[in-house]
Amino acid sequence: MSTINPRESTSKPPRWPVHVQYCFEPRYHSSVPAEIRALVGPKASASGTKTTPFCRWTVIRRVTEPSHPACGEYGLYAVKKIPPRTHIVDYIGEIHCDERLHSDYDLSLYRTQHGLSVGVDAFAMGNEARFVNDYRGIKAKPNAVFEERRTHAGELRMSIWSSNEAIKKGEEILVSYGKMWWHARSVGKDQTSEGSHE
Ligand SMILES: C[S@@+](CC[C@H](N)C(=O)[O-])C[C@H]1O[C@@H](n2cnc3c(N)ncnc32)[C@H](O)[C@@H]1O
Repeated sequence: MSTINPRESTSKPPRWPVHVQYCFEPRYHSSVPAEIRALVGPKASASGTKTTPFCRWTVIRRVTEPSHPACGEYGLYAVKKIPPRTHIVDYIGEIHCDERLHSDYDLSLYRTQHGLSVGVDAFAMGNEARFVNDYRGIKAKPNAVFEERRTHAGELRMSIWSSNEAIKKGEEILVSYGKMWWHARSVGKDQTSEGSHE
């Protein structure tokens, strides 16, 4: 069972939703086999080392522009200028190996040679990164990218980095979720509408 960081119960960024648990560190779901945890998790020898702080680059804001495809939802914005190629925030959530077909906050972290997928699902628990929107319908291209990294403790993380250009103060941070992410949703919608005619 994962231990609770004492900061997690009280410290949350402004506008954090009440139904979502704020986490500084990933949690490991019971569906993650020990051998996978050994590959992606922190090394036991590194326990007790420092935890990830709040993201100093971003603020969560409600999207209010009517032309924005996620108007009424939230997005992640730069609180100050972010230089090119800067680590902004890690995508924190629940590390899992089971199916999360209905989560819009599930990101792929790792795939084994045998085809087992490891995901990070921030639907019920996560950090600021769960609010990053996709660039489609908003800007011509993303200004940030997902890239993996290892922490000082050796834990595999999917992180958000600024791309080759600086992100201006107040600008929305936008990534690409990838064509597969959108394809999976359009297929899901088609099946739902087909089902509704039955
Ligand atoms: C990971 S969440 C991003 C945060 C979300 N906007 C929120 O307030 O919780 C993914 C969801 O954001 C919305 N979204 C993100 N990018 C979008 C885009 N380019 N067009 C339409 N909806 C988008 C969709 O509702 C999607 O299911």
